[in-house]
Amino acid sequence: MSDSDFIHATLTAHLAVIRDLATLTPQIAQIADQMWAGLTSGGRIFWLGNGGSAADCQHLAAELVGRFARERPGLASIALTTDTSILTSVANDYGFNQIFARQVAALCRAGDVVMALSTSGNSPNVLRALETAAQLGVTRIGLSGGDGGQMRQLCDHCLCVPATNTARIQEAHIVIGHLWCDLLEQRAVTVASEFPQLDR
Ligand SMILES: O=C(CO)[C@@H](O)[C@H](O)[C@H](O)[C@H](O)COP(=O)(O)O
Ligand SMILES: [Zn+2]
Repeated sequence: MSDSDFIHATLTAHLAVIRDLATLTPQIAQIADQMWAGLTSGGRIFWLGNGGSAADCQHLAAELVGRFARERPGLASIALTTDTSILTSVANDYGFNQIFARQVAALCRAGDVVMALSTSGNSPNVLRALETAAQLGVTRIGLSGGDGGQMRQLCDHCLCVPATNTARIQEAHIVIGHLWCDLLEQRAVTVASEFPQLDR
């Protein structure tokens, strides 16, 4: 296959996955409602995932704490993928599978929301974090692909992009993540004055 053919085939596959996200519209909206409910009751939104998904986690937490496109109060959100001292010490002392679970145990409380990003749904460190979150009564949202892997049964709500290629799934994840940021921001702009807990 020539480079041009490869590029065309990849872009065609990407567009097909993004087009099919329309089938997930009710679920995307429902999860935005769950995130908003957590924020307006004083909870925080935590993000975790590996590799490209780790980058998505810090990207999306930054959109919520800072801004997406419009002025509004900062929204409480923390990426559990960014503190190299925590990540290396926990991995070194307890094992890599504990890097998120240990942070969830230390930081998350009932009323918080954990957003777990895993294209396979089978990364052990993500699964351990969801198990810990369940013990704490934390709302667990999964963002995955295919059938959601083992993560599906550990989440309150697992959104599965209808694709199997890791890169295509990740590309859809950031579209969905931006939709959540936009939807939360619209709520925050409109009704923030009713929720002083948004403006700590
Ligand atoms: O970004 C990519 C591939 O596009 C990779 O870094 C990818 O995120 C890593 O292989 C991850 O370890 C995959 O983990 P997961 O999505 O299956 O949980
Ligand atoms: Zn990647």
